[in-house]
Amino acid sequence: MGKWQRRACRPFAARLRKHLPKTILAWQIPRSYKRLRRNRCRDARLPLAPESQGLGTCECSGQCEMGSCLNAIMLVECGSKTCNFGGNAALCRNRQFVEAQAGKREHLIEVFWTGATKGYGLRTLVHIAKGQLVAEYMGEIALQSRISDWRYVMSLPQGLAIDASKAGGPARFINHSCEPNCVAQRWLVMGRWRVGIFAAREIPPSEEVTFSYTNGRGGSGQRVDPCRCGSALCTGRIGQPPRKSRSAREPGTEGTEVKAVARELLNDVCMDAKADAAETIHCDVLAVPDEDTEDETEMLSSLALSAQKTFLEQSDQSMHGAQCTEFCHSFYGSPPAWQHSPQQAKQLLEQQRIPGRTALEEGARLGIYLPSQLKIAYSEAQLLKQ
Ligand SMILES: C[S@@+](CC[C@H](N)C(=O)[O-])C[C@H]1O[C@@H](n2cnc3c(N)ncnc32)[C@H](O)[C@@H]1O
Repeated sequence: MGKWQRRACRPFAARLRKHLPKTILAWQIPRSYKRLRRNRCRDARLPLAPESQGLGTCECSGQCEMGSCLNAIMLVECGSKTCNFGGNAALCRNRQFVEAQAGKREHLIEVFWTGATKGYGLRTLVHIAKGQLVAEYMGEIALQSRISDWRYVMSLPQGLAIDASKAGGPARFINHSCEPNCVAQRWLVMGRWRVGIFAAREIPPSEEVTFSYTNGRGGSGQRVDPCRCGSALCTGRIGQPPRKSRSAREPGTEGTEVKAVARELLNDVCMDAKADAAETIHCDVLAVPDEDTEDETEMLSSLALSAQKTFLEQSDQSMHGAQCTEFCHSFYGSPPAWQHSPQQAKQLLEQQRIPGRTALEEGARLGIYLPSQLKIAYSEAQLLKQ
């Protein structure tokens, strides 16, 4: 066979590839996937979440608002039996998943080509308010043990996951950022877990929608890709918890810096613990080896939790209701040994709207994260530095 005949036999794509630069090109990423309107079962049925047992109705008056509805605060979407208004669309705003499913949120976002390094992404088309559901993370309900490619996967409890690699919604295109504008949260909708990508701050039109893959992704065999998010806080690897650089340290600023680091860590671990306990997505952050901060993270994690426990113990211990116990249980991840009044639980819940740094800072300002514990965290961090 002559040279020209051999060339003609070589597949066209192989010949073309030889002349292309070694970056991701639009056609190399399968943009095609089966568009779903709701999660569908592959290996398993999404079970009724145990947390849905015994949920009462919210106590909203006037109308259900996302910031004050007890259900919304506990990441539960109002349904006909759990809403004071029977889930009436005119009076209840806590119906974002149902609305999204009905296609009422599709005008908010679009898939776009970000560039050769990250491939496709998702961006806003309109202004999005903080706390708004940007898109639901939909896909096939699969057993985590059967997942080989974790790129398009969101973990769920009970060894399950939402796999959007072959079928899902536009949220599958959301890229990772070490300084994200959204947060992934696991909600209870009609007794089943669903994952939503919520705005963690106001997002102007045309901004890329991102969340941190440390929040919700899982899988021990997960590949660690280099991160190209471009943020100043970038860790360099996708799915690593963001941390502050400690290199450029000016003399005389150590105290402030250690304090900042302690606060940062405390906030991070609180956020993780809370993200976990407040029934958002299972978060693998503490399981990820994080070089020198690993010990500090563990230590501060227990400090943060004990700070909250002390706070609750010292507070009003009069009576408690099912909702309060439910809250403590979901918040701390184990049956609470301390109790407080439903009013206080409600107050606390109101202050914990979106698990995230802003909410935590607000919590710190309001005294939920005791300043004394922050001081301890600070001195412990200082000791670690010596
Ligand atoms: C869920 S997909 C996101 C959509 C993907 N960009 C696409 O075009 O299909 C996750 C993959 O996107 C890429 N990616 C996401 N965030 C990235 C980032 N910050 N830097 C580099 N690549 C990123 C990685 O290849 C990652 O495995």
